[in-house]
Amino acid sequence: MHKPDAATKPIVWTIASSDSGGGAGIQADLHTFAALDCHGCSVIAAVTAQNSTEVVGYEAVSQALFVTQLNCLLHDMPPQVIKIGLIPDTGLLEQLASWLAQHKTQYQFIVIADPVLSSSTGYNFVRQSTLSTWRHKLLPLLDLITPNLPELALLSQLPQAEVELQAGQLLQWGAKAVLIKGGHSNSIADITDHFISSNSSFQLTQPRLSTVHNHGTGCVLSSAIAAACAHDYELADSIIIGRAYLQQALCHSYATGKGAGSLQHHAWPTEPRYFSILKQPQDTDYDTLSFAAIAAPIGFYPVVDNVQWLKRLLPLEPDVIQLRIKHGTAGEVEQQIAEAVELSRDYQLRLFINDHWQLAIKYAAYGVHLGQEDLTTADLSAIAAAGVRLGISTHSYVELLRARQLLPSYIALGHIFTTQTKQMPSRPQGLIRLKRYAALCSDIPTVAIGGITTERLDAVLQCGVSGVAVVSAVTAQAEPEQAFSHFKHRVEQYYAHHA
Ligand SMILES: Cc1ncc(COP(=O)(O)OP(=O)(O)O)c(N)n1
Ligand SMILES: Cc1ncsc1CCOP(=O)(O)O
Repeated sequence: MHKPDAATKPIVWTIASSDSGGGAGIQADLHTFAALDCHGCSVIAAVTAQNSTEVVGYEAVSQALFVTQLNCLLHDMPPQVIKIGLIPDTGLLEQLASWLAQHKTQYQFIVIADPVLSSSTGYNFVRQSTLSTWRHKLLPLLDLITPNLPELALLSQLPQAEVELQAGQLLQWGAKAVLIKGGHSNSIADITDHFISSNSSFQLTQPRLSTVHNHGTGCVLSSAIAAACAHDYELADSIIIGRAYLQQALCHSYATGKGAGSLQHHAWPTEPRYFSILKQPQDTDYDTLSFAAIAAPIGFYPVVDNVQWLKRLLPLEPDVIQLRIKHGTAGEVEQQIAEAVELSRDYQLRLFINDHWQLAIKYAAYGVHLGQEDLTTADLSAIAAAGVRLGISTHSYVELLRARQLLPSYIALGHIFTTQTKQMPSRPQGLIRLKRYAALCSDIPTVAIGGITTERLDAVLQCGVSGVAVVSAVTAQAEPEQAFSHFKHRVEQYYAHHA
């Protein structure tokens, strides 16, 4: 994929049609790209004449002009992501399919399509031939398609079937993933969107907002997903971001004419209320869990790998430490944990035990820290019932939503920078994402971890986290005690001035 350098913005194209009313189509797409810090390019398939109550008519551009738009952009402003919207002409759709087939592999752009088959005011844009082109020529080129329920039934030719079966049909015809928008369901209180690909699935549920000003919701959702993909978020994260962007825009939507008004475009969504409830197949359904809260802000949080390190740091009066033992027999591990917990009581240290949640409960440690993989195996109810605090690792929006829903005592956000301490399967998150994640956790304590050094400390603290965890910045230093005291002092000073 073409990567922009720091001074540019990711380029996203919309290949769709103009909405003279400004609330949907190309106009909505470009607003969304701009709000999410992308540069939007537009390839116009048709010009529609519509207002807030009706589509009066439309005219497609010529095939020659359509392809000229595509080619002239490609050589100078190649896209990271292409969003496809209303293409109300079979000939143009055929041209688009063969153009994508010709260039997708070389340019490696992501293709996301919102199959607009009719307008929300009831105007039908498609013929049977258009549907057939969608099914057999477009679908194999799509990384994601975002149909609503009627569109899914029409495209799949399975009007009476379960949505999983309908989506399965689109996957069989070649789409890599399907996001089924649940807005047309009968559910009054909530809307649930279903994501289905060949190897994963999840559901996102959010409150149904009572506004009638919802013109262009499909366009905005698919464009916001495209914009997030262009910023290199994984597809599942991009869908979460896109859905939150839409919820935020709907919350502030406004009247335009006599019919459905338009969405208000804001910036990157960060408020928890705009984000969905995430449900994944592997999630255990807990009755509401209640983990003990952390008594005071976490602040400086060293992570050590044996009880000897703990003993070495205790005279420096640490407030919080994590014991993260990765080697030794079960007996040795238990012995270290038992000793560490006892010491933590003597020194009034808030000691978190990494991974070994049974031992943390057995010895009544202050807390336990678990990774995402541990969440499916650990007995979270037992941890909560024992009054042991729970910290959870996260590395993405998917993991963050999953962790947030468990209402843990804190959430760790990592890894922020490249780390030599642990082989990470994901990429470093960086400061921009850290700030977004921290904002989304405004109601839960957060800890940043991964590659944090004294040079990077201020920038990390300014992202709004309530704690900073380090391994090598203390234990790999020539003078660990000095490094510890320096960090502790700087972190305390920062929070004293930014309470
Ligand atoms: C504060 C903090 N954040 C993240 C981690 C990583 O925990 P986990 O994902 O369980 O991975 P391992 O530590 O087991 O390698 C942590 N330990 N502490
Ligand atoms: C355990 C862990 N989890 C995410 S990053 C990390 C290691 C952090 O170590 P360092 O502070 O030396 O980069």
